[in-house]
This record gives sequence, C-alpha cells and structure tokens, in this order.
Amino acid sequence: MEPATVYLLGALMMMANGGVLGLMHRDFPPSLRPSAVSWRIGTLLHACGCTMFMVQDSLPHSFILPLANGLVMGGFTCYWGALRQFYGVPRTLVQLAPVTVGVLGVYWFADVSPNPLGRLVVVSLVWVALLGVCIYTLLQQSRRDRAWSRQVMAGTFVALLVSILFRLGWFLTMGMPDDYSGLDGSLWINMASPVVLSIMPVIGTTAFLLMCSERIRRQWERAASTDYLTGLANRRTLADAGARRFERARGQNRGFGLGVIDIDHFKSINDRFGHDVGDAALKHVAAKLEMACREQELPARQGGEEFVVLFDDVSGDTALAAGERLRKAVADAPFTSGALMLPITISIGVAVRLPEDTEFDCVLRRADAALYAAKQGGRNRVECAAPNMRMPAQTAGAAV
Ligand SMILES: Nc1nc2c(ncn2[C@@H]2O[C@H](COP(=O)(O)OP(=O)(O)OP(=O)(O)O)[C@@H](O)[C@H]2O)c(=O)[nH]1
Repeated sequence: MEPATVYLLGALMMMANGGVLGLMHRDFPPSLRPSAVSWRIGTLLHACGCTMFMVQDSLPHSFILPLANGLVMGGFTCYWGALRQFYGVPRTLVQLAPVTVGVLGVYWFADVSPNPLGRLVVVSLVWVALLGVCIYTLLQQSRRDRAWSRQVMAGTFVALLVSILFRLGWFLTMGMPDDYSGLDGSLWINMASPVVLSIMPVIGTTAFLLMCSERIRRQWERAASTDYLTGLANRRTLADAGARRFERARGQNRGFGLGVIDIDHFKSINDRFGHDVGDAALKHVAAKLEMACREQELPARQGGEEFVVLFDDVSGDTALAAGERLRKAVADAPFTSGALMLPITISIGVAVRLPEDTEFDCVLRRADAALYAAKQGGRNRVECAAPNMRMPAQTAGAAV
C-alpha cells in the first residue's frame, strides 16, 4: 500500500467518525454541545489535511504544504479548544499562535528557503506543543474527572507525541534528501506517519464520545441523588446513606447519630414574603448547614423545610454539641434578600444509636420526637432524644 492510499483511508475513517459525532452531539446536553462541535470540526480539519497530504506532489509545495499542515495543526487546535470547553476553561486567541507560527514556518521552508528538514522540525515542534497543551489540560483535571476515557485520551495524545518525536529524531539522525517527498513509499517511516496520524483522531474521537457519555451518566446520577433546590443530598440518598452508616456502626459497635432540623415559623416567611423568598431562605439555611458540617457529616434535605444531618462516631453529648454547632451557624447568619434582612432560627432533635435499635428508622423516629420536644420547648434549641422517647401520637397509639 502507498502512503497516499493510507492518507485516503485515514481521511475516510475520520470523516465517518466526525459524522457519527455530528449525529450524536444533537442528543448531548447543551453544556456539552460546544465542545462536541469543536471536536467534530477538529476531526474534519484532520480529514481535510490528510486529503491534502494525499495530493501533495500534484500541486506546488509552497501552496499545498502550508495548507495541509495548517489544516492538521488547526485540527489539533480545535481538539485543545474542545477539551478546554469540556472542562469549562475559557478559550483565548493565544490558542491560535502555534498554528500561525507553524503555517508561516512551513511556508518559509517550502517556498522562501526550501528545506524539508527545516519543515519537519517546525511541524514536529508545533505538533508537540499542541499535543502537550492537550495532555496538560487533561492531566489538570485528574482530581475532578477520574473517568477512564480521560486517561485513554491522554494516553493517545502521549503515544502520538512520542511517535512524532521519534520521527523527528529518526530524520535528524538519518538525514533527509532535498527532493524528499512524504509520499515516497520506499521509506518505511513514510508509511508509519500517515497510519499514526489517521488512527489517532479515530481513537481520540471514540475516547471523547466516552468522556461525554461518562459526564452525562454522572450528571444523571447527581441529579437523582441531590435535592434540586438546595443541592444537598435528597431523601433517597439520605435513606441509603443512613441505612449504610447505621449498619456499619452496628457491625463495628460504634457510635452513630443524627439531627433532624426544622426551620422555625417557616410558613410565616412564605406567607409574608412569597414562595420565592421562602425558596431562597431554604437555600440559605441549606448552605449554612453545609458549611457548618464536618467532613464525615452528611447534610440532606428530608423534604419541605426539614433537613437531616448524619453524624458518625457520636455519643449523646457529642451529638448534642454537633446539633448546637448547626443551630448556632444558622442563628448567627441572618437571611438577606435585596433590602430584606430576616433572622432565621432552627430547632433540632438529635438521637444516637442504641444497642436495641434494629434499623436506621429507629434513630430517625427518636430524633423526630426530640425535634417535637424542641419545638414545644420554645424553638431555636437542640433536644437530645431520651432512650424511650416517642412522638405524642405514637405514645398514644401504643397506650391504646
Ligand atoms: N417556599 C417553600 N416553602 C415550602 C417548601 N416546602 C414546604 N414549604 C412550606 O413550609 C411550611 C411549613 O410550615 P409548618 O410545617 O406549618 O411549620 P412552620 O411554619 O415552619 O412552623 P414550626 O415548624 O412549627 O416552627 C409550609 O408553609 C409549606 O408550604 C418549599 O420547597 N419551598
């Protein structure tokens, strides 16, 4: 097979790949679409660049070489832009600098001072720079994004970077004839280059599609586990985490507790200032609770104006102290909305796991009863549940 045929096959594969991405990106959420469009443009520029390389000996080098190399460099620039958009990093005009330098350099060594080795050095350095910034963008996200597809993508870029450096080193060592042509099939490295150049965007595009689907999956998971208004864990997550932590504490015979939190006189906020201000007040309280929670504590919105915070490794006293810390955090930070400044207080009922408790709900029910006692006791206070504490209705029911 000739290098020209490999370039053609590569261009066709890339166009097919870019086409698939083009069809799929319509179903992506709006936040992912701009980066998918940039990636698709990058793949199509690569495909056009490969097509130009295929016909490089049929047209004047001073025209076709800057054009073909510029298209491929433009493709890498679009990949870099796509990755920045994917991770929410703003794009800048400086990103066009490598491709500009590259095209001018190739033109110089193709027309003004023809020198194939000079061209190769310029092209290789620009590609290495562009691949380097793509890899850097991906590696910077290692904490935020642990998806395998990100690592596959970074690995693909590293492999291409190494192959480019190898090609540069090979030609620097072996030398390059003045009438060198990239389509000369007698040189094995001329076969390897288009293969690598064509396969990379195909693997990269596949990895990019996987990165997008991974991001969408995580977004759905987050939406299913968090409360839409406050961003805290929702009732389902609370039930799962509560049951898990309760069982673990029971298995290891360790402390476990929780606080049920209710905003005092919340109805009057809604009635006086409207539902939207009520929603903003809920968000405010959620934020204060989240800030006041320690690393091991899980704040959640149970529903309405009621929250729950799970405590690990607590006794009655430490649970009471944790509840007091949360109460104070809300009481000390009045809610503001425009010109409105409103002190908000919360009542908290805390309960800890007892040896006879068989499930998470046992602790939750006692904490509910303690919350009732806190409300009865005047609000803006924390009550710790006594071992036999029950809600009044439950006590009455039990007595019947
Ligand atoms: N704005 C807003 N209000 C909500 C939401 N969920 C529940 N509420 C309101 O929360 C209020 C709860 O009021 P109540 O249970 O009567 O209790 P309260 O006024 O807080 O009084 P105490 O708990 O006895 O101190 C009701 O007016 C509900 O409509 C919500 O998502 N947004």
